[in-house]
Amino acid sequence: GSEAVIRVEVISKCWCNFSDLLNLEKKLSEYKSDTNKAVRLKLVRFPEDLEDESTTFNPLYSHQVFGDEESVFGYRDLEIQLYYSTCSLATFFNVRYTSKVTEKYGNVEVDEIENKLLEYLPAGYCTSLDEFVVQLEKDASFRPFGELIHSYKVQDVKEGLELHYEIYKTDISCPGFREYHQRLQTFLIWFIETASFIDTDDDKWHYFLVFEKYLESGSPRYATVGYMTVYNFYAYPDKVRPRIGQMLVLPPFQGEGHGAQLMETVQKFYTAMPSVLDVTAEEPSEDFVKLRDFVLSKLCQGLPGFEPQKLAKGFSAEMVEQAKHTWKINKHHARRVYEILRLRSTNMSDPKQSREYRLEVKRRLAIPFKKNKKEATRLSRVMPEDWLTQQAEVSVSQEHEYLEETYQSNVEQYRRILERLAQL
Ligand SMILES: CC(=O)SCCNC(=O)CCNC(=O)[C@H](O)C(C)(C)COP(=O)(O)OP(=O)(O)OC[C@H]1O[C@@H](n2cnc3c(N)ncnc32)[C@H](O)[C@@H]1OP(=O)(O)O
Repeated sequence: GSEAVIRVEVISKCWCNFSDLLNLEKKLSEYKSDTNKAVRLKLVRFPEDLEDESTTFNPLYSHQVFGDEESVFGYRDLEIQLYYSTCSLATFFNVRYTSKVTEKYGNVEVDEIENKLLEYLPAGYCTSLDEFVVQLEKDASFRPFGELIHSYKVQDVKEGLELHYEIYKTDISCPGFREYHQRLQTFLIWFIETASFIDTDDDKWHYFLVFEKYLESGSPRYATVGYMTVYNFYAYPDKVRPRIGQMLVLPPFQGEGHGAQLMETVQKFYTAMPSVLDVTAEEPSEDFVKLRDFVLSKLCQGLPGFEPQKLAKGFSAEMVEQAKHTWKINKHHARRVYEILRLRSTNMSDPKQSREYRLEVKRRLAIPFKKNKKEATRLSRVMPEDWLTQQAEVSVSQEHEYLEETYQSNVEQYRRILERLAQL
């Protein structure tokens, strides 16, 4: 009898603790915010944009600032407002919430948002909207930095407008640019997974800036669209090898062709410099590679070495030479261009042509395996015989699977590039 009573008491106590825990967890979760949603960015042209939800955009990543979970604890209905004036990028920073945790829950601490953001935000941001609106008016006198190297127009079919864009090349010594760049680079942390800030004291960095030029009460304004940084590496004996460090088109302008314009302009800029060997990139992302494939294929498709009859005969020294000398494109990138352009001139419904194309791409994909095989043969001299047989069996099936999958995904990417080329 008494044992049963004790058991009921224990169970009900546990149940109470369990439901308390559930309640606590629910309460805590209300105070947990996904920082990719809580951070709210804006490029402000007019004071009305401040109230207009449709001009808000959110980060893709926030792990650099808020940790791998991309969340903060301690606030209900959290909004981290980071607004920039569209031209000079004068910044407004404000944290809003309906309530904040005041009690302590074990060792869970309230995240101090301003502290976390402080190392990324340059000094001089506003914390009052009135002050920000005053700063916004100063955009009227903002002018781009450096020299104009390219301009282009884009038709806005929806609005029935023709929009004008300009690309400038500058360096850190240009008055006012250092401070502007400090504001601009804050966007990197939200849109490039592994972004880091560059050392602007190093004068080997070049900066390329894209602006939309528009008229406001009859005078020109320059809205910031995107940018690229390029580091000029020394190459023996008297050459340079520019390497693209960072590229960003601000989200409201993405998918409108600015990335392609910027990349082509930069490639042409360095092509005109006799000391340049080739242009490369640091840790290119998937979207970056897609863009580069398109731009380089566009540039090379007019070269005689890439004519369809020559493409059918295989990757040649002539292609490497022409890509390098005409457009400062290295061998690795020229090879991708060759595969893309050869796909265009291959009849993939013809079994013989399609087989040749597949084998050609797979031969390139198999190069790392050949290197591994050489290494395994070397090891076999010291390892037991069955080890080698086992390795070979596993690696042959893995190799085939890998080659087929990679081949298919390459062809898919190449088709997308060809669709874009067809739209030119
Ligand atoms: C080395 C490094 O820096 S790696 C890091 C690269 N940077 C990033 O990843 C940061 C985040 N992303 C970005 O900044 C941009 O998306 C970039 C730089 C990758 C590309 O810039 P964008 O201006 O968007 O490029 P662009 O507009 O030329 O092309 C993007 C897509 O828009 C499409 N597009 C371009 N113009 C139009 C148009 N008028 N109508 C419809 N679609 C269009 C293109 O076809 C392309 O689509 P696809 O990839 O499916 O073929």
